Amino acid sequence: MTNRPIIGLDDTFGARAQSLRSLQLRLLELFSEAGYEEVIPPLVERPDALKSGAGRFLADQTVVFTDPAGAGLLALRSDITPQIARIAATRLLHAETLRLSYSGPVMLARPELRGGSRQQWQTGIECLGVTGSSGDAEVLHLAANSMLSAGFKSPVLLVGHIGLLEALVAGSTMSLASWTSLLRRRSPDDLQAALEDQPLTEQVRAALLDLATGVADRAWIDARRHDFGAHFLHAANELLALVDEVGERMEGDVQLHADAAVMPRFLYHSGILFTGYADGVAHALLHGGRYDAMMSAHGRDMAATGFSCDLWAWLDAL
Ligand SMILES: N[C@@H](Cc1c[nH]c[nH+]1)C(=O)O
Repeated sequence: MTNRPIIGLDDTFGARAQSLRSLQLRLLELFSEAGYEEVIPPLVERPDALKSGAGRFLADQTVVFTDPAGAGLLALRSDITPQIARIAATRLLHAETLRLSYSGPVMLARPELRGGSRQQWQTGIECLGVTGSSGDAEVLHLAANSMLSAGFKSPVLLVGHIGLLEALVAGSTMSLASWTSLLRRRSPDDLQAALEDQPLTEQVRAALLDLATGVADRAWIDARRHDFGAHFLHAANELLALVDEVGERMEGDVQLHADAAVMPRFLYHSGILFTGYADGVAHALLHGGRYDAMMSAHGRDMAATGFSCDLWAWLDAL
């Protein structure tokens, strides 16, 4: 018998276990005060049930195994949002709007950060059936309040829109998934290399290079609104209007910025997307965005937006 730990998996006890529970309780209370009801989905899902929704985007990060009880292939969840989408689309049909929260372990097939953990304690909210910008605004406020209530200083929310990148790379021969993983690396050299054999205009190349460099703020977006077609214009307008609306009402020491270089963690986002940072923490503390298209893929046309964070990463950063 070997007692060696499995790479990226660890036990937790003592003060750290207690800290996780109290942080979890604090966030679930915050969500409940905002009208969000807790949902506890199972640890495993059918991969084929997820495929119609997010499965194809989560495939690299999901551990799949054969059920000894004979239910076929099962997938260990790597993200709770697609489970909430499934539940909202197939079980909670009575309500037109749903405000749902969750907090539980997920397992990634590979660590996201070099040398990092493969287990996350994913905690978050999903706001379903609230159309227009008010769902996004509500979720952004709750994301900021979550960081403040956990004790992070000077939270910053960077808000992007997947439509901007979709419009820029529409003429390319590379998939959107390849573009997002390339741009997440923030390496202008890697981007230059990838651009070599792409049939893209000089203007698009320059814009992509700005995204790889991380220079794509509000002024950048505003100056290019009309340069890349109707899809880009629509995404830019939606993004800037939301940032103006929410920014004006943000309370406390929270900053909100438009940033076209924000990339999704998983590719199911179909509109606004955002990441949250705080003073003194180098990596993103939360991710979120709109995923109406995943709801349609699950068979229910419904506006959907939310955010999630990893409580283990939060404890490490606090
Ligand atoms: N679950 C997503 C974030 C999210 C929640 N709701 C919508 N998006 C992630 O972890 O990247």
